[in-house]
Amino acid sequence: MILGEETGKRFYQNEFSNCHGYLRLVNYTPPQDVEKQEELVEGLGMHTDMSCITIVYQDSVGGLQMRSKEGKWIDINPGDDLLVVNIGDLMQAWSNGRLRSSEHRVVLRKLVNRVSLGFFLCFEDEKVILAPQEILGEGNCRRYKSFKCSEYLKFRQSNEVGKFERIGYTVKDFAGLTLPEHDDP
Ligand SMILES: O=C(O)CCC(=O)C(=O)O
Ligand SMILES: [Fe+2]
Repeated sequence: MILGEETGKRFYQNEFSNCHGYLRLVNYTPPQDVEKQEELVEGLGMHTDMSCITIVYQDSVGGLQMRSKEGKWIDINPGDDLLVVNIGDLMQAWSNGRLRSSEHRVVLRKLVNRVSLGFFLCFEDEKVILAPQEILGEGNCRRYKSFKCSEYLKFRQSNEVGKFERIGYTVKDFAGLTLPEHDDP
């Protein structure tokens, strides 16, 4: 793992022991007339998850796509024994951007119902997120200011109404610090 093998053990007690998780079961009804649609039908528009990590099971219909760093959509094919593990926004900020919150979406290509089950592991609402010095590494700039978890959730909820398909409401928009130009990857 990018952060090092021992990281989990070292930080679990102080940072992650009060995390909570929730499950979301989503039933996507089929698009009306998928053949006639010129545009791709999005069951769930591009977004990042507001979690530390998310574990997703999708049924055999498929449709989950991840966006690569270059902006290319990649199909994540389903499989009976496959779970998808996503990094979420809270982990991106906590890791000072060393772990990237994945941009993903769900496209509907078939005229059948689709079901997915997601498990979202999140920091407690009151937690103030700030990358520990050890994660930051010596000489590296801090890329995120500290913020209370619940404040970010509120920011996302108020900005997402009617604009779910738009990116621009990420943790970087909320808490990202402007770095000297040569430092911004
Ligand atoms: O339905 C899926 O496969 C993914 C769902 C998802 O991304 C979400 O609920 O945040
Ligand atoms: Fe998601």
